[in-house]
Amino acid sequence: MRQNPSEARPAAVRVAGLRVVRGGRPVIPGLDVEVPAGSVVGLLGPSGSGKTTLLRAVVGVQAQVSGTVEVLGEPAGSPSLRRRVGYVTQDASVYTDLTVAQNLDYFAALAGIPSRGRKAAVAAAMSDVDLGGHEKQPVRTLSGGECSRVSLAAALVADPELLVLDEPTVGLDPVLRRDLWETFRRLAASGKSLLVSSHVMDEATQCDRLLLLREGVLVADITPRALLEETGAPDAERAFLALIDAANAVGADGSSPAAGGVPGAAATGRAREEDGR
Ligand SMILES: Nc1ncnc2c1ncn2[C@@H]1O[C@H](COP(=O)(O)OP(=O)(O)OP(=O)(O)O)[C@@H](O)[C@H]1O
Repeated sequence: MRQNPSEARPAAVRVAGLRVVRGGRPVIPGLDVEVPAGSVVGLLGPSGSGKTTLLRAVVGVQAQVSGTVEVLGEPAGSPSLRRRVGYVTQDASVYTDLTVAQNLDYFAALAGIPSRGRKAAVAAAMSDVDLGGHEKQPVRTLSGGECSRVSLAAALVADPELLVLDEPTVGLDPVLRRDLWETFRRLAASGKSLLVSSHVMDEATQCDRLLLLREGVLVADITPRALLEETGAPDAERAFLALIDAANAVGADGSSPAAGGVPGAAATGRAREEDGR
């Protein structure tokens, strides 16, 4: 089992009693979870289980949120977290008419990096994602995989302590996925914390911990090894399906999935209203 390199450090993310309403219904009915610092935590779950919603709550852009979401010791969305948290959404978040370097310079400026430090920040982010040689290439001429890596570099350019990545490997071929996961592992080894959502179960084995969500409820918070041991499944995909089936059986039994035993602290009642989505 891969060791968590930062067991003594405070959690990078601490979620307690999180409730999120979207479209008039609670899509996360009450969640308690932590992301240990310096580790890669995988967020897994069926489509619509609330992964993106949880990530949005962590970066502070989700409306109709109650409970506590603490990021690097601050309330999620605090202005002081702007440079400390990098977020990559499912959609490409860079400008296709600008070159790679122009995009990264722009995001560095947005993050408040002074012009004299930007060149080095851009070079470091490009090197982090192995995009060297593409500086002057307009993003519209890049391959899909390269484009994904520019989005990741844009999130890395301010050297954030926490990276929140929403399905960063979707649509990538196996070689690019492997390379990207090597990058994630390298970033964690350098002390960064990563919260990464994914549909691809073989990626689960690359994580230090796994959070499995179903209908906004935490089904498991477990290491990849314990997932296999506890389910007796031969691989992560079948282990995951076994847990989801077990959770479905509990739901069919009449008990609400919202009541599924989520360990942790109670809600503090701190509420936020944001963009109404
Ligand atoms: N803007 C919105 N308005 C109303 N309901 C929404 C909105 N966005 C998402 N939802 C609902 O919230 C629930 C959780 O969605 P979310 O996008 O967090 O799931 P997900 O696990 O990330 O799904 P996927 O893996 O398909 O991206 C879903 O039932 C979805 O229909």
